[in-house]
Amino acid sequence: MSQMTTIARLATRDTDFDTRLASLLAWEGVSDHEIGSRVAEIIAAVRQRGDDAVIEYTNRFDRLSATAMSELTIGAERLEAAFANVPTEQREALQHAAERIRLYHERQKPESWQYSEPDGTVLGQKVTALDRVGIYVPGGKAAYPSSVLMNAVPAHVAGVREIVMVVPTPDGIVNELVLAAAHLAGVDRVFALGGAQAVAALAYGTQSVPRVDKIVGPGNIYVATAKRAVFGQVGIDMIAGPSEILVVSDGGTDPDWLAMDLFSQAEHDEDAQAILVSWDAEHLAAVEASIERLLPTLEREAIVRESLARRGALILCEGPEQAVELINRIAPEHLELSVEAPQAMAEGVRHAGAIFMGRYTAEVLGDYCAGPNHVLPTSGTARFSSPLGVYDFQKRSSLIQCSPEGADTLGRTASVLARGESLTAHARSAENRLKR
Ligand SMILES: NC(=O)c1ccc[n+]([C@@H]2O[C@H](COP(=O)([O-])OP(=O)(O)OC[C@H]3O[C@@H](n4cnc5c(N)ncnc54)[C@H](O)[C@@H]3O)[C@@H](O)[C@H]2O)c1
Ligand SMILES: N[C@H](CO)Cc1c[nH]c[nH+]1
Ligand SMILES: [Zn+2]
Repeated sequence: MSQMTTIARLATRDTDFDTRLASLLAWEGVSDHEIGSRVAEIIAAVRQRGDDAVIEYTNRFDRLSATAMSELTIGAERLEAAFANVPTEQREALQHAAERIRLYHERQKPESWQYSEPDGTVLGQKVTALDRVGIYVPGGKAAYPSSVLMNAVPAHVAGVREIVMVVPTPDGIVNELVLAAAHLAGVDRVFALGGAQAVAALAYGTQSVPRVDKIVGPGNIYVATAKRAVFGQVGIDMIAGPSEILVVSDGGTDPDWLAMDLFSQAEHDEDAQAILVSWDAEHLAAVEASIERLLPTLEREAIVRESLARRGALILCEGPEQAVELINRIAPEHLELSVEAPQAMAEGVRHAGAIFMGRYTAEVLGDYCAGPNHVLPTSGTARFSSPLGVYDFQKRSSLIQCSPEGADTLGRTASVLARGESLTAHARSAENRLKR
């Protein structure tokens, strides 16, 4: 009797390959109309009724019974106590990861710059950190202390003045490691809120939650939809939705390792995506056998099974060149190049959030402690988005200071262009400063 397929098998030479791949990739986390209108309703209620609406939705979606925002506010002493009380091994792991993330992001810091022209005019660019940012730390199906570090450490490196964190506590369960990470990373304020109501509170402010300038961080479909909806009122980093991994293997990596690499992202969410591409048919069969054998050993077997069945695939391609074409078409969040010469293959990669090179570079090392950020563009948005970084917490202002000579040279050009636009006040403003 045939069971539901564990994971789809595709081959690029199949006539229906393009259609099947397109439907596997088709998940669009922020386009579902029903979710869109539910999120719009939540945002409107939070704008109108502030804390009361936030409390109501939090009680409903996170199964709490809070009566005041004070019950959903986590103070600095509580964070400090969590940090002091977590087991030493966990505290040291957090510290090790935080230090590596800090060192990596220090290298991203852009500097202000300026230059002088021969007539004395000075032009430049001034980099300024944002005043207040909101970081969304997901917490529905898993707790993410690592995401606290990945959001807050670069914000600190950028020089943000105030970091406000929101994290849901479903059923009232508070994750101590999340609080400890918030203390370590220097988060200023923490609210036990999640979903669209948390995003709306950060975007518009309520009696208790301060309005922020930008909201960053990953989350589920409600969070991603809400972030897109509030963009414009506040800045957002990107749409970082359910996790994805694309592994390319030349057949030389242990199939058990690859099966677990696929599971590692599939276990995040039923909507997560795990795909393996290889030009070695026997190897693909061996990985499939590993998947079947190892699945029952997983704690989160049910989530992984659903994710693999809905959105996973083992793809047989013609060779390395075609594998690179597939990578650029899929534009994955995480790309694992489990091949003998990963650097050469990486040269052809144009679209991927993060590239993990070689058989020993498991993607999960990037999730926790390699140093680069794990908040990455998903669902093909790596075509135009980058990993979360220091640059997301800063903005730039242009600097222009004209000498009298510069005002004369530039004023003549500006005057001609302004009159060409029939904007005569513009023209006269420039002409006032011309040398007579
Ligand atoms: N791209 C990245 O960098 C990255 C990093 C870590 C995690 N992730 C992803 O983030 C996601 C986290 O999702 P999660 O669900 O665990 O946590 P989450 O915090 O994103 O979502 C939980 C919240 O969703 C809201 N919600 C749940 N059901 C709802 C409903 N029916 N109506 C309205 N709101 C509802 C609730 O308010 C709840 O607090 C996963 O998909 C994971 O793969 C991505
Ligand atoms: N893989 C996630 C980003 O897609 C990040 C993460 C955190 N913890 C485990 N994994
Ligand atoms: Zn992960």
